Amino acid sequence: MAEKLTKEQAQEQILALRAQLNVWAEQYYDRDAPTVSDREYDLTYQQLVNLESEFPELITPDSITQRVGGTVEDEFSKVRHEIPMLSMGDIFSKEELIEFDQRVQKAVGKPVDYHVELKIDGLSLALEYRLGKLFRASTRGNGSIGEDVTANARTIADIPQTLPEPLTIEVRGECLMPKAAFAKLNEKREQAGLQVFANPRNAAAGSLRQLDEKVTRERELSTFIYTYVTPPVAAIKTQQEAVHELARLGFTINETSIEASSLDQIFEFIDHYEQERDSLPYGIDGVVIKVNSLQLQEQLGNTVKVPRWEIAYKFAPEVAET
Ligand SMILES: NC(=O)c1cc2c(N)ncc(C(N)=O)c2s1
Repeated sequence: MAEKLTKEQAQEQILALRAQLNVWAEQYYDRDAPTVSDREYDLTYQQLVNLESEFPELITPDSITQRVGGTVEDEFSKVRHEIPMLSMGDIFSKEELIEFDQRVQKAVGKPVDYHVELKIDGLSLALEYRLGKLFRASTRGNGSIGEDVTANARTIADIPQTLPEPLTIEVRGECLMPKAAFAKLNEKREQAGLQVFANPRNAAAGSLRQLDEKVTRERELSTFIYTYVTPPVAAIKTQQEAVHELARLGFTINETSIEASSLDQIFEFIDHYEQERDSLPYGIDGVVIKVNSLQLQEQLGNTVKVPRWEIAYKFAPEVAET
């Protein structure tokens, strides 16, 4: 029969177990980089629970055993995207953009106008509203099945919890961490001896995909919403009108977008933002060129993997600051 621990010995073991479990939980949630098996985590967690139940006067609110839900859930519930969240074809040169435009013109039989938008360096987010209330938020996942991040999305300041009208709609966009929030977060993590995030996109992913939404709340995430998915609204004929409607409903849209009736206008936009990239308060990794007419988007449809009516012009990767 093991000797009964003194209170001081129990306190020491409890603090060590809590510290270890917090490190493991942070690796699991913040960086999707667990360094122990779930079983080893669970056994250690149970050790702490047993010690705290033997010495209840040593239980403190900050103990991981006191966290809502207590144990470390191992995954989010899943969401099926009725309309798949497709990725996009990538191009890397103006010649390829000319070819894209030629394919589009050939398919629709006439020149088309485009809507040109910055490609935000974040992670895709779908928001579903029922009778004007935020019902569910989900990540892209594999395009058909995403993760339910509703509790986390409710902590993001620029996501409307209630719409100005009782609409049942789905909208999509990007969840991002602005550069200033990213710098502040990494400084805090460095001071706490935690591993820092490699870039704002990883930080946004690690922050949105938190099982403890109280952590998400601290991370200063924001969004740019750019797609009005369902239901089709008769009065909305173009991507430009869709984006204006999204703004009217209270969503954050990216104000830099333009309508372009010539490739030169698109080239000018690309050149401008490739130069201005570093001065933007958020990360971008390219420009998205979309056929502006929603009817033509429908007519062009999708290939097996990507839409035929939009393309991502990718900038050269940023040179990491040494
Ligand atoms: N279809 C996708 O995967 C997209 C991804 C993105 C992105 N990361 N940022 C901006 C847009 C946009 N403005 O449409 C899109 S569209």
